Formats: sequence, C-alpha cells, structure tokens
Amino acid sequence: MSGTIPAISVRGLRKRYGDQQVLGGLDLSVPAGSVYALLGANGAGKTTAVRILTTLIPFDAGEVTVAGHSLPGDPRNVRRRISVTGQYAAVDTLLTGSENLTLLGELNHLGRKNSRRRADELLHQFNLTDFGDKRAGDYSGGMLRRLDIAMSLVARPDVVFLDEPTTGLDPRSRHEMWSIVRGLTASGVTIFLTTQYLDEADELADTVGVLSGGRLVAEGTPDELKRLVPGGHVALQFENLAQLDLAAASLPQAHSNAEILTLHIPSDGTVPSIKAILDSIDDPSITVEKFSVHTPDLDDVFFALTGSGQPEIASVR
Ligand SMILES: Nc1ncnc2c1ncn2[C@@H]1O[C@H](COP(=O)(O)OP(=O)(O)OP(=O)(O)O)[C@@H](O)[C@H]1O
Repeated sequence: MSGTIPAISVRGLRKRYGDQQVLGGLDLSVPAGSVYALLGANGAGKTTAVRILTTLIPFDAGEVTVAGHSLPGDPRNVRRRISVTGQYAAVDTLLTGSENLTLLGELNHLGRKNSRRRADELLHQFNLTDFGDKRAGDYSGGMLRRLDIAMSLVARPDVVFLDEPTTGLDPRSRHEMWSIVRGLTASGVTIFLTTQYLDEADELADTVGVLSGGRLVAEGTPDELKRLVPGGHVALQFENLAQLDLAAASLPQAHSNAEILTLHIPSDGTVPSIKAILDSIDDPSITVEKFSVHTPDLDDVFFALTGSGQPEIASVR
C-alpha cells in the first residue's frame, strides 16, 4: 500500500442502536504505517467503531475505506488485509502455541511447511519460542495476549486492529505489550488501537483521537493535544468540606471537587507559581492534607475536552 493513501479513512460515520446514537458523524484518517489510538471513556463507542471497520457490524451512514477497499461494498477484500485482536480471542487453549499458529497458517493456505516456518518466526518475534510446545491453556494472561496477536499476523495483514490490548494485564505484561506494538510498527504495519488509558495512547500513538458523544472532540499527536491545555495544575486535598470551602474562597481561580475534597489550581509548576498559591491559603486554620504538582498530560486534555471526571477513565496505573 502506498504511504500516501490512508490505511483507514472514515467520513461522517454514523451508527445507532435503537434510540441511542453511538457514532454521530465520525471522521478520521490513518496514514499507512502509523499507530492511531482511539481514546474514549467506557461506552464512548470505541468497540463499535472497531467492529464497523473490521466488517463485523453494519453502519447507518458514512464513507469507510480500510486497506484500500471500501465498506460496506467490499468486505471480503477488507477482511483479507486486516486482522483483529482483543475481545475476539481466537486461541484454542487445548492446542500448543505452535499448533495454534501452524493451524492458522494452513487455514490461510500457506501450506504445511511454510505454516511451520511462519509459526517459528512469530514465536520468536513474540518471545514465545520456549513455550511453543506448551498448551496455550497453561499460558499466563500476557502470554495468551501475545499469542493472540501473533496469530493475527500469520497472514501478514496491512492493518492490525487492537481493541483495548492491555485491559486486564498486569503492569509488566502491559509494558511487554507496548514493546510488541512498537515492534509491529517497525515492520510497517498500520495499527488502530482503542484504549481507555491515556498513558497508553501517549506511549504508542502517532495520532490520538478523543472520542466523546459519538464524535472526535480532538485529534493530533500526543504533544499537540497536550498543547491544547495551557498548563498543569497544583492539587490540594483537604480533610473536610469546611476546609475545602475556606481554601477555595482564597483561590478564585481554583476548580473545586467536593467529592474528593480537592482543589485544582492552574499552575505552570514553577516555584514562584506554587509559592503564590500557598501564600494565598496562608491561614493557620487551613490544613492541607495532600499536595501535588501536576504537569499537563493527556488527562488534562481529556478533562478539558470531554468534561469527564476521573472515575470515567483509568489513566494512571
Ligand atoms: N449490540 C448492541 N446493542 C445495543 N447497544 C449496544 C450494542 N453494542 C454497544 N452498545 C451500546 O453502545 C455504546 C457504545 O458501546 P461500545 O462497546 O462501542 O463502547 P466502548 O467505547 O468500546 O466502551 P468500553 O470501553 O466499555 O468497551 C454503549 O452505550 C453500549 O451499551
């Protein structure tokens, strides 16, 4: 595929379930060979978008092209050029890792010998060589996820869809998964991943699209998005509501969150700015329980654009 033709192009994509408009005019374009992260809170419509782009469900309106073939017109050719992993695990836990991969090669008409060779290559690429002869049912969660992705690559797809690839993984397996995704991009594959984790989008993506209310509310590189928020903030947590309100009265620029008894005060994180904040609440009757300085990250972008509260998204683990 030429680098100038987008690997995925979506214009005005709409999808409704009954009365609920899930996608209300989604537009995005993913250059070949890049990593695109679709970021959104629970229920934002990420999986719906992936299911449409991977031909699994129909859509109501819009223009969609994946790997050079349009939908809904040409689903067979789209399916030939893509792979999907994540919530549709294809691993047979009764077979070994090697058998799973070889079987898939044969199903893809690679022939026995080439299927075995491809299986060995992928076991090596995914650090599973030592476990190739073990039953997949005995693999750890991280190993299963790796085998799942390896299986999706048997037929050398142009575009790989990873739906929430690290949900439920421990931190070590998460980092392993990230290095696998980086390795994949080095081999020229286009990756479309969905995530609720802002740090994951920050780590992996060339472009991040923030999905909210069925549309992209922002799109850009992680750095471009971070520039959308002018600065970071200082967070001050108090023991009770009375203390919070007392401090808030001295800091009119603060955003007060009564649920977590915290004030967020815009700050560039420099010493004079922090000192000015602390001076403002220099009242012996106010006790700050916790104090933290927060430089801008994708969390801030997300909050600024969607107004979502912290519990909606899990960004720091
Ligand atoms: N088959 C379906 N029938 C009816 N409603 C559905 C169906 N699939 C999804 N929805 C609804 O569409 C909305 C978007 O769901 P979707 O699974 O795409 O969100 P998501 O962003 O992937 O969320 P999560 O991060 O929780 O997986 C949700 O409100 C969900 O309840």
